[in-house]
Amino acid sequence: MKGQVLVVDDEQETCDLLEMGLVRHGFKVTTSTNAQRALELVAGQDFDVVLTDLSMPEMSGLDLCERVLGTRPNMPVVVITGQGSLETAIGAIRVGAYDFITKPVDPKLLFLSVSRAVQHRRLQDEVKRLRQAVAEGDAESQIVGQSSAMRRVYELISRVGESDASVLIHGETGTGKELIARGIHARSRRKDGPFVAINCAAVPHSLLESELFGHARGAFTDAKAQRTGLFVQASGGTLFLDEIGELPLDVQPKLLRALQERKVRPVGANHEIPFDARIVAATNRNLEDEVYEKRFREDLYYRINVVKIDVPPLRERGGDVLHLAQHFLKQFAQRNDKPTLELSTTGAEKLMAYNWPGNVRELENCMEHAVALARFDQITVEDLPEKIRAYRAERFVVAANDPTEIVTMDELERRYILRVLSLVGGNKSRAAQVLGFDRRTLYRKLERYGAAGATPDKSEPSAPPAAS
Ligand SMILES: Nc1ncnc2c1ncn2[C@@H]1O[C@H](COP(=O)(O)OP(=O)(O)OP(=O)(O)O)[C@@H](O)[C@H]1O
Repeated sequence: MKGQVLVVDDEQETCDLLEMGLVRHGFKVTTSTNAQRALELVAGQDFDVVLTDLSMPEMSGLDLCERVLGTRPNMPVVVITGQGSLETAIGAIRVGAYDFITKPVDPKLLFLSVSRAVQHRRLQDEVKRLRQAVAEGDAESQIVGQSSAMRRVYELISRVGESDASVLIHGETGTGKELIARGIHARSRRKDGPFVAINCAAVPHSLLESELFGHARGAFTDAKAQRTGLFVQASGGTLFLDEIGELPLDVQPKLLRALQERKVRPVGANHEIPFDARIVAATNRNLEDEVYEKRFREDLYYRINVVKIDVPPLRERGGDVLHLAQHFLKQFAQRNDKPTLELSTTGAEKLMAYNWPGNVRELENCMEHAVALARFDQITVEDLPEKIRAYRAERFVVAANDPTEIVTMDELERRYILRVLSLVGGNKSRAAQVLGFDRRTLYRKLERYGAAGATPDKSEPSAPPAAS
């Protein structure tokens, strides 16, 4: 089939004639003698071309063309005009018609014009598809991993990419939060704008405000010239606030104000500057706990946490460990202009057994270390750091009282939670942190296991209220 054409003419006879001519050339044709009905058809179906007569009683072909393009900007419209009426032909092109043909309609010209329009449409679609594929490739090709835990993250990246909503990325250190923030930027309409990152924990407290908001000349002793803050620098793009949980309490209201007003006041200035940056923040802390402990403002928390992405720790990503290991081996080989080394089976087993407290960053360092030490064309156990070679999975410790005992996963979890709780002296916040749960999840689990009061912790108030 050559393409789907919608023919619009108030005379049924003309519709039939045009349909016959087009069907003979392999097009699929729908006809309408009513322009309003034609618009409804266009709204519900993706035609390759609309072919319309110019003069119709209830709506002119030009009006129809304009309205079709209003809803379907990529749909080519070919207008059939009266003979010799150059002005109307120009008018048709002006309102965005793809082509015009004059009456009486020459079947050959009709076929040529409609074929070109269909081809144009298909090319447009192909370009769009390729652009999208390139954008997706760029954003995700660097993020390695196919585990279901990571696939959920990719889905969120692509869903939030399209909006301007603030995103909070939560995950342990080294899980790839910055990479994900870059992925969100690359998938957004702001991708051609700047990606500006600041690590809130790394900038000295005294300089943080001036970094974020800028300062006026002479605002403080060293301020010899005025400085544009990162909010304004990130305009048109994305501002990545890494380790937002470390933001000092006195800077938090200023940040909140900036986010609410979409304006910043540089330090020492008496004017405000608008900015247009999308905010993506990251933290390895449990901000709900921080809010509960009054170390993080609740209003700021809700402002930055419109969408939350929880990045799974590496130990929960199964075979991704090996995909990532291969990825880093390839990367280091390329960097050092060497052939890529393979992982030996025993080496791979050791990597899979380790619990990766430093997550992907730790694995990256480990592979760099291994490449530097490798003597053969394989990475063997001997090339891995001592802590990985010596690691014994702790999960056996829980049921170790009786090595022959087999317990359910629920029971194993119950024992493990209680064990962690006792190791941290009954402090539920700390236990939740170690276990990688939020406090409410821990309370829920303890209740489920009938162990809510097992290790009473009088110093702690009850669980924090649900966050939206
Ligand atoms: N899924 C992944 N695929 C490929 N490389 C990754 C992946 N995740 C992380 N990395 C790499 O691991 C390193 C650490 O990642 P990144 O800095 O994004 O982590 P982070 O969570 O922001 O760390 P921190 O909490 O310490 O700020 C980087 O070199 C990054 O390129």
